[in-house]
Amino acid sequence: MTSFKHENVEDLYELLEKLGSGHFGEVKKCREKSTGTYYAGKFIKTRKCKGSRLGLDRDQIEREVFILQQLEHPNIMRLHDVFTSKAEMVLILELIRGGELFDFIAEKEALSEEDAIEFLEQILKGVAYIHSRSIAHFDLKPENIMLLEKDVPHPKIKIIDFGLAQKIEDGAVFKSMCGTPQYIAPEVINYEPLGPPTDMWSIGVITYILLSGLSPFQGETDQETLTNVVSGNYEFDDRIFKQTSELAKDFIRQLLLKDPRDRMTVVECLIHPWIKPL
Ligand SMILES: Cc1ccc2c(c1)c1c3c(c(C)cc1n2CCCN)C(=O)NC3=O
Repeated sequence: MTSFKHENVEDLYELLEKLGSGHFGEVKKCREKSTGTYYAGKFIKTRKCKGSRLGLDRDQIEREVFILQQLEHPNIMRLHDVFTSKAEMVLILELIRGGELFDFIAEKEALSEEDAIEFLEQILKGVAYIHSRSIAHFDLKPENIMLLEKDVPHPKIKIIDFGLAQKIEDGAVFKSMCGTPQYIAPEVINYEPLGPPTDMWSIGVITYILLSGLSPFQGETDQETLTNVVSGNYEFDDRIFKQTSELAKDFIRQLLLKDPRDRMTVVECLIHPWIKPL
């Protein structure tokens, strides 16, 4: 169990180049002085007072830490250490050197269905693991699907950023208006109860993009995108999907369903004939 260290992170880790940034703050490569091992440090500014718009609520970050402490799976990034101070918290995370899945795909001509299935099966195994522990990610999108290494024959997928993840308590209703318009499910926009099916919608969107390079609900503006999502308005443009198998389209159709109860579960996805041919 990771305890929250109160030392200065720079006493134990050498801080190196910035790897990225987000709504939370910055991610920097860092090196553990005692072992020489490299990690990713997620530096999160914490709110000075409850009403402040700057920084994140400390309890929101502690929730992410508590969730990460429960997770140990080859397709989920690992938490190594946590530091807390007055103004920020630092999560020391497994370093994932291969960058984002979608940058990897952008470098290639096109992704075959076979390659897409190889990536998707790993994403599904990671999501099956968290759903089996009653945890939903709630922010599955291409930026949060990374490759451990990229210049290898079979790159390994790592799901990152559990900043919006929630433990789904029996009977408790979780609603939130978070996420990125292109990937969020109708129930998020309609402020209806969220759960594992919300992640399954996002997987449907990710699959559509893996096979076409296009985002199914993308509009000219965020508002148009949200309208497209709520209406479930998407299509398989023949110019793009002409070569795509019917099984692949069926897989996507069974996820991009407005009613969360109608969508395939992650276990059903793993045995869908497109993923697991008989
Ligand atoms: C090489 C590289 C480049 C950018 C990185 C990361 C690694 C990275 C990492 C993580 C997170 C939460 C964000 C990260 N980012 C920010 C962008 C993530 N979409 C992480 O947990 N491990 C990483 O290596």
